[in-house]
Amino acid sequence: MSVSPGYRLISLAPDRANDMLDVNTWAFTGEMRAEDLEAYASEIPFSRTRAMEIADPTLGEVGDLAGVAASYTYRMRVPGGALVRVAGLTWVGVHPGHRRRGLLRAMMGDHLADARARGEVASALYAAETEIYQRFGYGLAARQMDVSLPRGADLREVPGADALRARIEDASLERHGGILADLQRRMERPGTPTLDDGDALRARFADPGAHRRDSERMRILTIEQTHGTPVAYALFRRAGKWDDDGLPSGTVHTWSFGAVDPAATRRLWSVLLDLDLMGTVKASPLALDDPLLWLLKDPRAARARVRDNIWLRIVDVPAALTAREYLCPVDAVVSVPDPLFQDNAGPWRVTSRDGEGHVEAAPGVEPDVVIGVQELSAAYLGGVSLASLAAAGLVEERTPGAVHALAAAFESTSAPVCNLFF
Ligand SMILES: CC(=O)SCCNC(=O)CCNC(=O)[C@H](O)C(C)(C)COP(=O)(O)OP(=O)(O)OC[C@H]1O[C@@H](n2cnc3c(N)ncnc32)[C@H](O)[C@@H]1OP(=O)(O)O
Repeated sequence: MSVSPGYRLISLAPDRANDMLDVNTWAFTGEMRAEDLEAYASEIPFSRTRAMEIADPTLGEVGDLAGVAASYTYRMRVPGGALVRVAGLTWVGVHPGHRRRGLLRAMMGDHLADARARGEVASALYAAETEIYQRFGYGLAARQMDVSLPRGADLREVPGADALRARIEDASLERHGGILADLQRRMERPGTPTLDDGDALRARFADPGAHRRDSERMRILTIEQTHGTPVAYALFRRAGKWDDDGLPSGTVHTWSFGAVDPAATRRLWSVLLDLDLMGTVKASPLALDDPLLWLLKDPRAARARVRDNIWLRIVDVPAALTAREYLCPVDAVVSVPDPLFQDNAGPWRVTSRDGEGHVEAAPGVEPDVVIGVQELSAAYLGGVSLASLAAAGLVEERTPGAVHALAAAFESTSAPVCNLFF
């Protein structure tokens, strides 16, 4: 990996939080209010934060930061239930005065090599602009639905739901950190990240005023069984509003929620859909097959918008393919061209008889299918069919029928979604 001349890549220490936030304010535009600095700084994972420092006085003040990037460490659920280690890339920003000189490219090379060295099988991110990261091998692995529902939308009954207790409180790391970590660990949908890491968990509860806009501070709804075991949560805010006729028409926003069983799901939404003075509930991010869609008596009441959720980049192909399950028996030789990590290319023989994946190097064997690392990453969580990528000309079938067989094996019984934005 080469660093653009005149810059040096450094690890960033916590005492430079304000410098980092300054670069991000330049990159993302807007003003960072003095009273928000502490909250933003609490979100930065300093043990994994890198920056591009100016080293040449003709480019600016030597020692000033020109670009930054950081990552959290997660374990992410994959089809079949295994948890794989994933780096969650975030905070990427280059000062507009230093853009298009290769700073991002250098930081991406560093990030992906670092993730691999740490034993993470993939890097995941939310893209500010979707074209940026595909050149580095990221594929769109999950899409999400954001729905807008009228207050009081009727839900079908689920036995046991009404007996569950609901608590509504200010969200706090001390009081709710353990509950979130526990629930994220128990949720089974592919794409769900755990919050075992302290940095990633702390970032959930940072609540800078700028995030609120016209809404209240961050609240949390937790659903628990009568003996106190948590079974669901939603982080949310309400924005109060009165319309011209004096009628209350506030909005509830939820941006992170999860439940471990059907009764918990039903109870969670029955509370969120019935908050006083609200007219609308904006729920995000739903998986494309989220159970809320089936609970609604009037599914048309949900006005939905679909957009990209997480982008994934596998950095260790054999480890990734071994970790997930295969829905039907498969025996195929796959080659995975990867411009950054040549040893990902294989060819790999992927076999599974009982759901469990076996992957072994097959040097010299003609591949049945050629799948670039971007497409393999897109298909990995089971949210994108390899057959649909082949139909778009993005997967090359060398043995007739091989794509169909692989695509069937790569399916997932539930659509992936990452329920935590980072
Ligand atoms: C995971 C996250 O944190 S998402 C947040 C990303 N940050 C932002 O969007 C903030 C605003 N933008 C920026 O800070 C910068 O413009 C960045 C980080 C997007 C790009 O940084 P730069 O240092 O200018 O990128 P760099 O010069 O390394 O470009 C690398 C390649 O990406 C391309 N590229 C960079 N930005 C974009 C973009 N916004 N859209 C499309 N392509 C882009 C470049 O053209 C270049 O292409 P090539 O080398 O294949 O010809």
